Order: sequence, then C-alpha cells, then structure tokens
Amino acid sequence: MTSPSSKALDPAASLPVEASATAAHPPSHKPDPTLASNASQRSLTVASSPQLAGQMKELENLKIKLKQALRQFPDFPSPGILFEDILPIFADPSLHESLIRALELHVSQSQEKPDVVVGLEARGFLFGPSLALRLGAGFVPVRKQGKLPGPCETAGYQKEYGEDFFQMQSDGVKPGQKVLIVDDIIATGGSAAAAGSLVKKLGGSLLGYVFIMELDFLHGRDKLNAPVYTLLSSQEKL
Ligand SMILES: O=P(O)(O)OC[C@H]1O[C@H](OP(=O)(O)OP(=O)(O)O)[C@H](O)[C@@H]1O
Ligand SMILES: Nc1ncnc2[nH]cnc12
Repeated sequence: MTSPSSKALDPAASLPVEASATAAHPPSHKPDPTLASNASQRSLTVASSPQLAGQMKELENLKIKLKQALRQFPDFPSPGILFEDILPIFADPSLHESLIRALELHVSQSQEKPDVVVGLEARGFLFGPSLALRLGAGFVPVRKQGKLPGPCETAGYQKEYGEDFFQMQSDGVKPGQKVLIVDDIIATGGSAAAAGSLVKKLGGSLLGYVFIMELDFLHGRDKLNAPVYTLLSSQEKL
C-alpha cells in the first residue's frame, strides 16, 4: 500500500481529484482582507464616483466567485505543503473571464498603466498575456534557467518547496519601461523577488506586483521592494 508521504511525492498518485483534494477552499476564520467591505485594502479603493463605486462592487462580486473555484491539496508537491490549485479557474470560461476582468479592474483603479506585464513561469503564463492584452501592454516571460535563447540575465532564488534559477532575455524590458510583475501565488516571495531583481537589472521601472493569492503567514511581501496587490485572501497555516 502507498504511504501518505510517498503518495504526496508522486504527482500521479494524487488522482483522482475527489479522493485527495479538499472539496473546496475552506472558509477563512478571519475576515477576508481582500474584500473592500473589510478594512485593510479600503484605502486603495474608496469610491469617489458612482462609476468607481460600481467597479468596486463588481470587483468584490468577482472575487467571491473566483474564491469558490479554488481547491487545496495537502502534502503536494512534498509533505507539509498545502498546495493551492488555481487551475479550475482556467477550466471554466466564465471564471477565466472573471479573473481577467478582476485583474483589469484592479490595475485600472489603482496602478499606473504598465508598458510591460512580466509573468513568471509557469502559472504566471496562464493569465499574464491575456491581462497584458486587456491593458494594451506587452507581455514578457521570466523563465526557468536554460529555456530562453540569446543573451539572458539570471537570478537564483529559494521558494516554499525548493530552489531554482530564473532568467529574462536581456532585451526583454527596455530601460525606463514601466513593468507590472504577475504570478499566481506569492508564498515565501523568493520567486517574485528574483523576478523583480531581473527587471531592475534590465533597467525597467517596477510599478508593482499582482498575485491571485498570497500565503500571508510566510510574509513573502516583506522581500519585495514595490507595491503588492493580492486578489484573493490566503490560506491559513494548518
Ligand atoms: O513565493 P515562493 O515561495 O517563491 O513561491 C511561489 C512560486 O511557486 C510556484 O511556482 P513553481 O516554481 O512551483 O513553478 P510552476 O508555476 O512552474 O509550477 C508559484 O507559481 C510561484 O511562482
Ligand atoms: N502552497 C502553494 N500552493 C501553490 N503554489 C505554491 N507555490 C509556492 N507555494 C505554493
């Protein structure tokens, strides 16, 4: 029989989904800080016009819809990690559209418009290009080492479950371009900080970071030297 820990190390063994995922993302015990009806992000989103108030309401409803689609997998990809699975959002066109609209609303309300959206391999590639298109910005990838042709800049980093190297093509961002970095999740912040350092090495002006979700008990945002926005509230430490 497969032991729980060896099962957790084998991605194929986590199927079927119903057997190992929690049925849905469990409700948090704390008020959701990403909703404007709760306090912490309210300063960013105080409505100053009926149009803005309507957009804030729309954003709030989209967040509630998206949160319900998330799933968690305990002990993946290694024992002790509670893995947040965002893929159901992309399996449903209505949720997918809701995600892009929510991010578009956020960026248009509270950030300067970027020239370039930089997405991190691999899950930042799922929505970075669509968001860039909506914003009228370019899309540039940060990839794991050895995947990009031509001259590249490289940065090593540690993440919640391992270590790796990121690369960007040396001409990916032009000096002075305004850059927004996007990824699905910020955990320890190691991946995002490495991406930020690459953008700065290329001379980009980093406007900030946008994530779908943050594991806030890991305090990853403390590693980042630019504004951080998280669409959905995070898991709590088990
Ligand atoms: O904040 P951190 O501790 O750095 O962790 C967050 C990173 O970890 C995951 O990527 P992963 O490297 O697992 O790659 P994938 O997207 O290719 O699955 C996630 O998509 C983030 O990029
Ligand atoms: N707990 C987690 N779930 C999903 N992706 C992650 N990347 C780093 N930590 C993660």
